[in-house]
Amino acid sequence: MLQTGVIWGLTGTTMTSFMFFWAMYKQFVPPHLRAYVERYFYKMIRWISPNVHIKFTEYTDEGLKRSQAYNTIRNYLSSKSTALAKRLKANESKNSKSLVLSMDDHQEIEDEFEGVKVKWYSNVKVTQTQSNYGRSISDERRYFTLTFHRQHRGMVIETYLDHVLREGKAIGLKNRERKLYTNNSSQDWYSWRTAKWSNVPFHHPATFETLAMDPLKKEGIKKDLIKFSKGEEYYRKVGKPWKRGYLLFGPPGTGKSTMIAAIANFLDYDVYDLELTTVKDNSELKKLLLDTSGKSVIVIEDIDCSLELTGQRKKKKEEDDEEEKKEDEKKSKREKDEKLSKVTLSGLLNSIDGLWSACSSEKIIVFTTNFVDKLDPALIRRGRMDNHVEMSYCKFEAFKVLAKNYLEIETHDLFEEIERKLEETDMSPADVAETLMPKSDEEDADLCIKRLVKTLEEEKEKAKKLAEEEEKKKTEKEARNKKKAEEETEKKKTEEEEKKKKIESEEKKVKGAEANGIN
Ligand SMILES: Nc1ncnc2c1ncn2[C@@H]1O[C@H](COP(=O)(O)OP(=O)(O)OP(=O)(O)O)[C@@H](O)[C@H]1O
Ligand SMILES: [Mg+2]
Repeated sequence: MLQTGVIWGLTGTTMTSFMFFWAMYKQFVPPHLRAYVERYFYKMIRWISPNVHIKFTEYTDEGLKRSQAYNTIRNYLSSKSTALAKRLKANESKNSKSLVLSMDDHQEIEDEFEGVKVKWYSNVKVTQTQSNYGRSISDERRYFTLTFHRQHRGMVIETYLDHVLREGKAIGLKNRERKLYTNNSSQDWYSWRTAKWSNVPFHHPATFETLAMDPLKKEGIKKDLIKFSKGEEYYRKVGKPWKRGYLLFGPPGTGKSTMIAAIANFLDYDVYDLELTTVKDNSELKKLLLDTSGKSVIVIEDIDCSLELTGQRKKKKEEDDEEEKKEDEKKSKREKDEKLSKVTLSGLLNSIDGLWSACSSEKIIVFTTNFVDKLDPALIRRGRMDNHVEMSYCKFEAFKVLAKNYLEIETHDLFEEIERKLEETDMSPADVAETLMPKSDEEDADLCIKRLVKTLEEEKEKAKKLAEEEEKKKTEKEARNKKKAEEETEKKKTEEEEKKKKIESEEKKVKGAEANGIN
């Protein structure tokens, strides 16, 4: 295909003649000769045309990574195209309150800088390939072409492009709406207009102020994040990719997911929620991670369920415990049914801190789990997961944050009692928050606090009963095991005795036969 930018500059009659020759060319020149013809055509154009063309593609590095320059130029051009382009694309803007118009495909606009005129073209090249399954796959590659007179080459390259990138970056930051991304199944990657990630605007209201946890721990995390976000120079100096790993662990409902939202809001980052079970293999994982932008939090929730990372430990447990063995069998059958991905532990480790991880920067990687002991130590060692944060059951300091958020109170007569009860009970912040939340307009803070005291008592009672039941089960199991061991010892003893008797009777027979022989 001839590029739009190349044809620019041809006027009226030349254009008509060109169209005529183009139609003849398509009809009579066989496809295998077109590559040669086009090569010489371009050479000729370059020779006679006074224009210089620069191409900016959407993807760089063999099509693996999105080009920052392309996005920045698109931002810059969107500010010009509203007034100048004939066909525009409309996208919803920040908070969906208005529309942002940008240049549609195959459009051109003119720009002027320090008295020099340049033209921009938006192009798209669609290629059709055959997949391994015989399906026809369309691949769209977009690019911009900048065209200007060769006498301005120096100025455009040295000054104008700098100006475009600077302005485009500023526009991008101003218009930036934070997004929550989720990965698409790789089967859809190559179909028409489907990207590796889908996104929706990210509007989670959680902040560190509303997060209930130990204030000292919270301050520590905030300081760590600030140091990281300002650390570009430092990371370069020490030779480390500019990224930081967080492992959030703790029982359900203790605020792990809420903490991720708070981190993203605190740093003003996007969130990439990576669903590992839909990633086919390690190479796809790499491609997905390369397609993420900087200033983002990459999240893998419930890492213990996403991958078979617990093999070794599981084997040991299986020997110990029959019931868990059955449970594991059920789980592995379910996983087989779900056609688990072939992402391996080493693939994941490579993607986090192998050579590939340095290809993009300013990223926070967060793993969450309910069972930290099940994870392979290699996965969570410092350097990979630099910061291990335990999200624990609700204690008094965390409760005070919830009381302030949910009921707008900072003191109450029952606070001391609640403090004592929280120490004796394991109740998650999610449960405390739910109990504190007024359920109707008639419910006031006093009523909600009293309800919490009552719930804490009930929880304590429940926990006591549960502990007793557990103890009973444990004793029964021990008794069963003891009985089984005794039965086995008894069985062994009987077998040995029978064996002994048999040998003795054999010996007796032999002796009898010998005696008969002598006689
Ligand atoms: N520490 C907390 N501070 C404030 N709110 C919390 C906290 N923990 C839980 N919540 C409340 O409980 C709800 C559930 O919490 P969240 O989803 O963050 O828990 P989680 O630890 O991710 O649980 P899971 O392990 O089941 O994924 C949240 O929407 C939030 O309202
Ligand atoms: Mg969660």
